[in-house]
Amino acid sequence: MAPALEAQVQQEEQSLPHNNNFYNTLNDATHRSKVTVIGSGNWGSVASKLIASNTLRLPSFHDEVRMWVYEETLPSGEKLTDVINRTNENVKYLPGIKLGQNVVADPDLENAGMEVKMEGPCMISTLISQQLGINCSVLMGANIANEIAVEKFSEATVGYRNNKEVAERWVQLFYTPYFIVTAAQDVEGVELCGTLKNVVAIAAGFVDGLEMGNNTKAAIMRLGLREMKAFSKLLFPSVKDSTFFESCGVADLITTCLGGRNRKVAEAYARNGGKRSFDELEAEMLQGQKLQGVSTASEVYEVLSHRGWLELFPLFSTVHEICSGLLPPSAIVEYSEKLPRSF
Ligand SMILES: NC(=O)C1=CN([C@@H]2O[C@H](COP(=O)(O)OP(=O)(O)OC[C@H]3O[C@@H](n4cnc5c(N)ncnc54)[C@H](O)[C@@H]3O)[C@@H](O)[C@H]2O)C=CC1
Ligand SMILES: O=C(CO)COP(=O)(O)O
Repeated sequence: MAPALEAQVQQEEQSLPHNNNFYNTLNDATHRSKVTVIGSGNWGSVASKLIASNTLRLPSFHDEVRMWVYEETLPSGEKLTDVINRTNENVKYLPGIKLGQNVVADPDLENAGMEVKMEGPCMISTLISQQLGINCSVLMGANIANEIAVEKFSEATVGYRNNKEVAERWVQLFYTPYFIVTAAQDVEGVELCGTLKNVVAIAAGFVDGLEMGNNTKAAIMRLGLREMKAFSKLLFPSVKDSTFFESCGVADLITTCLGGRNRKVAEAYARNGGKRSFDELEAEMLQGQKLQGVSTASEVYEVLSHRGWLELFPLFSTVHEICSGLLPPSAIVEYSEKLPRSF
């Protein structure tokens, strides 16, 4: 399943030489965690900013935060990495925001592969744990990156598997007075909330494009939340109901359906009657930023088809059928007759 979140953060323990000048001021510690942020788009850049403000003050972390950049050449002919390191700004994906002098952009990290299995989503946290042999938590929440970048108040959820201490370290790393992070012991539930809400946001965008109004949009959000919960619990019975009431659940769903990029591009798709493709609209409207909802809807559809669950999830399946041109955008409000009575 495509990543929806993306606290793409990797942590590695490092033994430091006691005589290393750089760390002399932190001379009582022999082990400090070094933080690398994998990804430097809109959210990856904000995550780096948040973390970098905390590593400077927390003695158990190295000051420096490395941020992996998928390298590209800007219209000026300069490499994005060079510009970030010179200006301390991600001029393409988060212009106007200083990341912190201790953020170092680096293009040389090994790429990771992602996989979808038809019988069920292969969770990114599981892949990372398996491939790197590390304990992986996830961070999701009502987090439009540009709003956090300018330090407007928001909340987020760290989903962790079984080690509360690990979760507390993630909370420490991200927590600021304007970014309140709480931990939930439900890694799959938190991750699936962050992923699936993108599909619902596409549906919300269709509703906006069709000018159906707020009641319809609220209905789509409620029905979407219901499918998010049912899908997550069918795949992972351990998923907790309470997770859907955390920031990663209903709050992320609301903000993404109101102010996210998936909503925005889906609105344009519906306004154009489905005549311009999502790829074309994404390129035109997002200037290099990427949508998750369309590909996630396709991956969810594969799982639903394979498991024989299409009829149980009319919203998810209708979103994919609209995105792939099988149905017109207006089908989003015509599917309700297909709704199952209960989950
Ligand atoms: N932007 C936001 O407000 C939020 C985003 N997220 C999630 O964060 C994740 C990353 O999104 P953003 O940071 O917004 O990215 P973005 O959409 O701003 O930028 C796309 C990123 O993908 C990179 N990229 C493009 N092609 C690539 C390739 N072939 N291989 C590797 N990298 C490539 C680009 O260099 C850029 O860093 C997504 O899953 C998104 O749903 C989560 C919360 C908030
Ligand atoms: O995930 C998000 C907010 O939490 C951002 O959503 P968009 O990718 O639709 O902008």
